[in-house]
Amino acid sequence: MTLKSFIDVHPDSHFSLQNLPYGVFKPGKEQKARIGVAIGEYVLDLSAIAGAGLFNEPLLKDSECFFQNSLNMFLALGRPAWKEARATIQRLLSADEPTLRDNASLRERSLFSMDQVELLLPAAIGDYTDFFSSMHHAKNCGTIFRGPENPIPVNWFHLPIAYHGRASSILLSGTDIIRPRGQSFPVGNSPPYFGPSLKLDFELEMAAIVGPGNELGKPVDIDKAEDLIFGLVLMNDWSARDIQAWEYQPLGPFLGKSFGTTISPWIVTLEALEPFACDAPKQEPHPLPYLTEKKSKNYDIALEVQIKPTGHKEGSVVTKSNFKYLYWTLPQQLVHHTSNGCNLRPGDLLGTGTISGPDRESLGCLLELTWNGQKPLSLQNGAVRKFLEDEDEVIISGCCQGNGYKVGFGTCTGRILPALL
Ligand SMILES: O=C(O)/C=C/C(=O)CC(=O)CC(=O)O
Ligand SMILES: [Ca+2]
Ligand SMILES: [Mg+2]
Repeated sequence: MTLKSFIDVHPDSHFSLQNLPYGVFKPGKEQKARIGVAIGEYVLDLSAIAGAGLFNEPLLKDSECFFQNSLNMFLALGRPAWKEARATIQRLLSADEPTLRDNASLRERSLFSMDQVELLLPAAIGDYTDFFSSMHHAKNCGTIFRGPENPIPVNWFHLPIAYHGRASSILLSGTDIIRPRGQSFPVGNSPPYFGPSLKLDFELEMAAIVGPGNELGKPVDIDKAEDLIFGLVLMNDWSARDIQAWEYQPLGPFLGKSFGTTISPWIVTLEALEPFACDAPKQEPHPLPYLTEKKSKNYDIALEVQIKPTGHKEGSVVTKSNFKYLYWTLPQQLVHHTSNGCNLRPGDLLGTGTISGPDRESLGCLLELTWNGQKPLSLQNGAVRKFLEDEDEVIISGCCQGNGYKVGFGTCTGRILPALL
């Protein structure tokens, strides 16, 4: 039987009673930020629910975690507290539970129309790391940047490669991106070019939000890694391919990536994603013991990217991919990150890397879709793109299809503004 809420939730809504993703919002400009859960077209204010004494189970009864302006304190509590919160919220919102349903004053204080609130970043993100976990993306980028002989480096199959990203420029969905300026390849005997990037790209990614974290010097065991992950968001790792290709040899991504990374506002929990778990791709060669999982698991999350040029009423779909294509799993990424003793903290963001699938239609960035600009892409209304142009909006969406309901992420959007003069 489908779980039903007393709040009307359209079957196409990403925010069903089965989902209940967490975010941070302000009901009005002058009001304090608070923690909420999305349900249909509403946001349930958890500070109002906690203030009414309705988190009355042992782990959350006396907690201040829902009176904060970020999710970090709740993230630090770990999975037993997350499960307790989910059970309470799901019960309070269900059709046959009168506590909230029949209390008009509490409904008034705790339920806000989503289109009236201001959404904020859900967590204070101290550190951000971006992995490189799609084999298809690794192969395509390797071929484009380094040639077709050995496109995937030998270490790639033994460890989840990553680079340390820049937490200061993580942006909430809807924030404009200023086209970066930078250096790129010299032409002939001329000095390197410095100016607006001519190869601005999106990268279709998802990212894990870290829960309790680990102590410095204490690597995480592979069997315990899942318990350190709270949930997932959509992510766009904006990338300037010309700046990147010139600067990153031999040390890896720097200014070609650090001008902005956009995430979606709602964190979908691993509990909500569990019904959509599926087998991860077979790993050959077998990973080393510290990376060997009892069962390697991915999630069936359909992902889509649209580009919407200025003046177009609708976006054009440029790719359809799926989280399930990732080679390295979330627990493997987290375990490898801590394997040298590095500590993760609540709210840290671990990007999966660009999620490209096996087909032409499932490539996760324009670098691959247009083969570095050599094969321009046709959009609706006659528009053509090699890379992103000023005023283009990029819209990423992601969703799991249940039986009569959806567990979705909403969208992760950003529009390109012209470079500064
Ligand atoms: O060097 C390459 O082949 C490409 C590297 C990246 O663009 C880094 C990156 O952001 C990884 C990813 O998104 O999968
Ligand atoms: Ca990336
Ligand atoms: Mg970026």
